[in-house]
Amino acid sequence: MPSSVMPTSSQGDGHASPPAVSALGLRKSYGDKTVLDGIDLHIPAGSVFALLGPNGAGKTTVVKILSTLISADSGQAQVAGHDVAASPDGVRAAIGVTGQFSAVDGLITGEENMFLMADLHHLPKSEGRRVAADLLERFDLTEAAKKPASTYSGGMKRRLDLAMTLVGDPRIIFLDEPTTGLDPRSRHNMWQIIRGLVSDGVTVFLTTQYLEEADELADRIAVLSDGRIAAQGTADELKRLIPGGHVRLRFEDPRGYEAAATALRDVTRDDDALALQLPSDGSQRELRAILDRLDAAGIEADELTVHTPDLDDVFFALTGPGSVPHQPKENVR
Ligand SMILES: Nc1ncnc2c1ncn2[C@@H]1O[C@H](COP(=O)(O)OP(=O)(O)OP(=O)(O)O)[C@@H](O)[C@H]1O
Repeated sequence: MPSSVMPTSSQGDGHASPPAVSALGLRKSYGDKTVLDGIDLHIPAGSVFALLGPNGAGKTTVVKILSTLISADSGQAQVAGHDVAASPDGVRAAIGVTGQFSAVDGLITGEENMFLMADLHHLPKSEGRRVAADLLERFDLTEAAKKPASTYSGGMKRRLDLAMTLVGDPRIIFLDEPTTGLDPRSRHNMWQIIRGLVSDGVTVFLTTQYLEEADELADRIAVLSDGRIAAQGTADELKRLIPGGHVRLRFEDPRGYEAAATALRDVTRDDDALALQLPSDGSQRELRAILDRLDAAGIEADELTVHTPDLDDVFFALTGPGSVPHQPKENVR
């Protein structure tokens, strides 16, 4: 397909700008195992996109195809305006990739790793030194710069990996599970770094198994399941996709429990816990209606909890056993 047919994003002035990443019908199999079964993507420049999926869903395979490390069996993909199959060098010049296949060499120091990167990008020596020093400073690695990278903590290695990627000043960065295995503090630190990149105008494509991470960082999220995108949209759009909001009322007294079960409509009983569950959007109006009905029947619940759907619900509904069928993307756009 010629590039002009690929989808584009429309900016405020009415001019279409090419998306940072677009893909149509990407497929990939290993032997008789289908890993990707027709993936479409459209990621506007300057945004954060999260590809969310459980272990083995195919996230890394998507990143490898888009970063030209492997080729798809069929389908089209363009990154930074370059076709991944026809112009892999153009793609490589525009992107940075960090993650599971880290470029950090543990035998040399953090600084030497940075210099090596500067050489790879053919930066003049003095500029390479300046860029390396700036980035090491930015990622809080100046103090450790002269120590072998093998002595770095997991969080420091990730930061060094990202700093090395930034030597080439990429406009699009692929972060493959950037915080897997990091402690909560290092994870938050990495999130701050990613937000900083985005405010510099970089497009971020991240893969993650963490719903919270996608919710925190991404403008748009795609849920990958069984080699297909089960749904995509903003976190809020995805949350609206599935029902799951409910109010739970718990009782100490079995008589109160039975009376409430009779007084309220649409309840699901949990006789062991003496708890009733009612579908609800958690709004003040719906809560008031439930409480009014209990008041009218002279019943008081011992505990009331409101559960609004979160990304966990979406994720498990879409990727778990017995998950709902794949949604057409238009439903959530
Ligand atoms: N070179 C390969 N040969 C055979 N099978 C492969 C190869 N690479 C990946 N696979 C299989 O493809 C599937 C998807 O792998 P991929 O690494 O893309 O998943 P992922 O979503 O990134 O998972 P994880 O979160 O575990 O990294 C897995 O079942 C994996 O075993």
